[in-house]
Amino acid sequence: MAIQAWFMDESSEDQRLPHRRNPDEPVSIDYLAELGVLYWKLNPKKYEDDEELNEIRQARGYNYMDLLDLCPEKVANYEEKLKNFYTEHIHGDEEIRYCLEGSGYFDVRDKKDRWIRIWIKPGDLIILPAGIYHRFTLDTTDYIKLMRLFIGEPVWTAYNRPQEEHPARQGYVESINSYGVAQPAH
Ligand SMILES: CSCCC(=O)C(=O)O
Ligand SMILES: [Fe+2]
Repeated sequence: MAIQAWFMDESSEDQRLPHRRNPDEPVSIDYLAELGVLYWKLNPKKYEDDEELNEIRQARGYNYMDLLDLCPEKVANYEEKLKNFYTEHIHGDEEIRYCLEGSGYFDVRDKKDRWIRIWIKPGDLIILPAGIYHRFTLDTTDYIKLMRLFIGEPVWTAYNRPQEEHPARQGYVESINSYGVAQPAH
């Protein structure tokens, strides 16, 4: 099963609900790629010794790795963290997350500032580019275990919107606007 993503509805109901539009408006992996969002499907049972994962880490320089078990017992300031995750923000670097157990939603803004909801399940590895506006929420199953990857010493600092002057934001906007120009359609 490929990754599932869709344009969100406008309702302000519970953030853990799917928020699909009616009728559903799915978003393809190619559309996500145009926003700089990359995706791999791996075998989550093999994460401790996975050649494919090692190749991605090697190729992209992800020498840092840790695991985040998102449940109240294991995370300090759990409620506050969840609230911050769901506040629209950017980072100065890529955000790389690999889902090992459970599930959740990464929401990203498209070029027209619409929310796209990406449903992350075990085996899904996604990379959000530096400077993309995004947020995260658990879904109704209320649990996720994630691997976090990074190049060098991790910096998790979130810069809440608006951040139009932030260099990462400016670099990102430039990169998505030049995409169609640099790579002719085929
Ligand atoms: C739970 S990981 C995803 C949340 C997020 O956007 C972040 O950590 O910056
Ligand atoms: Fe983030």
